Amino acid sequence: MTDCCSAPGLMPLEQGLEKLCQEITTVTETEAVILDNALDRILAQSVISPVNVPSHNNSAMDGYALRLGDLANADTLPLAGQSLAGHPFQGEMPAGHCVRIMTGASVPDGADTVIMQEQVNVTDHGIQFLNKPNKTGSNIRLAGEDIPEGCEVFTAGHKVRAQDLGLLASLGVPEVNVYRRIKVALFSTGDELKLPGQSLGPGDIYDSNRFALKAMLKRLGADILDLGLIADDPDALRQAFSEADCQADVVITSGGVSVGDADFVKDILQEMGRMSFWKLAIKPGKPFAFGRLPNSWFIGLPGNPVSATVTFQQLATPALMHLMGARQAELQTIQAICKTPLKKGPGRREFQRGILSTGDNGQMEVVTTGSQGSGVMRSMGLANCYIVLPEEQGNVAEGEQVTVQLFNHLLMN
Ligand SMILES: Nc1nc2c(c(=O)[nH]1)N[C@H]1C(S)=C(S)[C@@H](COP(=O)(O)OP(=O)(O)OC[C@H]3O[C@@H](n4cnc5c(N)ncnc54)[C@H](O)[C@@H]3O)O[C@H]1N2
Ligand code: MOO
Repeated sequence: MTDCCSAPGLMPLEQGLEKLCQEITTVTETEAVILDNALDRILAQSVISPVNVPSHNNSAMDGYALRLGDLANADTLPLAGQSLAGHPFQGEMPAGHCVRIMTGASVPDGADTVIMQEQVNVTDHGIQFLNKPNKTGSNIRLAGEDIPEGCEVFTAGHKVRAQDLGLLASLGVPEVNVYRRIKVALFSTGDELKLPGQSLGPGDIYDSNRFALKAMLKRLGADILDLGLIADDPDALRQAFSEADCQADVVITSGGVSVGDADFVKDILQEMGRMSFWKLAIKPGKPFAFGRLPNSWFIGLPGNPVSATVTFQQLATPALMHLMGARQAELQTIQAICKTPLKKGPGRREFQRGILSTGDNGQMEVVTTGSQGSGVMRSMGLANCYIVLPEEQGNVAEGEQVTVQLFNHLLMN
């Protein structure tokens, strides 16, 4: 089955994204959190290094610290002592001497070079240096050469990752200022929906959208208010809208945004608030709706499971990131050779599900997952990427180059 498509009256995806980010304003409340609680939070302030990293000139090798000039007239220098990590050599290194030094230990005052121990002989008279480096500074890591004190390490809007926690700790920073978490209320609409585990009556199906959506919201770092399944009944929907609106920053629904007789979501949005836009030139996901309720933003995702997932990733995710204060990550795409022909009519931008791999010649190749109906959730299960086909594109022949968005850039890995 093919979905009908018509570009007239449909808003381009970029325009929809622009409107979302124009209308939604970033939360203002911030809080300080200790590093153990900072993973995946969004920095509300830039982080300036309070220290030099490394904090002191230190050795990159186990070996001997010396003044290189002392090797001009001698190849053996007596040992003046040692410098271990955490136990520096005290005082200035005497002229014409060397100091035993370990990786990470402070370079003694006076020393300008470290020679690794594999390049010396230990003799009764001192350390004999077999190779002379031709310039000073070898094997010395200078204070501040990685991060100088006062340098901006992260800017506001950065999402804290595991490696960032290591870096923050290396600066001695115990806590960071982050935006407060956002709260998203979620419900599925539809009389036909049942919970996994329940038995299906005639015409019933399982609610799959809420499970995929909750998982993606969790990955985004949102607090979730799950209001479950709501019937296609205006009063039940009104009640769910009110309950969600008074508790959350954003209300997300799936289903009931098209033109069917039981599609009440847009009517209730307009009754309680206002609709900003509806219907985009994308496939799947055309009937995506966005608006404002008295207290919260409203995002209405189409009911078809693939449409709900695609619109969550392409529209709701950037909108929620903007609300949380996160800097928009540049969407990374890859060019690949399409190894299977694809059906496509001009009009809407399509997000077809594909499987990307590296071909024998090292070139990226992509194949379709098969049937691209917006109810075919298996197409998402098999896929590791979207094949993104531009609005004006028609059918794609085998061997043509296409643009691919990898799922692991979309919080789906
Ligand atoms: N005359 C027209 N009909 C339709 C149009 C159109 O432009 N004119 N658009 C089609 C497109 S595109 C989509 S997408 C769907 C979206 O419709 P709704 O958002 O109103 O969604 P429903 O009608 O409620 O459901 C559609 C489909 O998805 C199943 N569904 C719904 N919720 C869930 C859920 N939580 N988990 C799993 N599956 C769900 C539902 O049973 C339906 O099969 O409208 C087209 N129609
Ligand atoms: O174009 Mo609708 O979103 O089937 O999928």
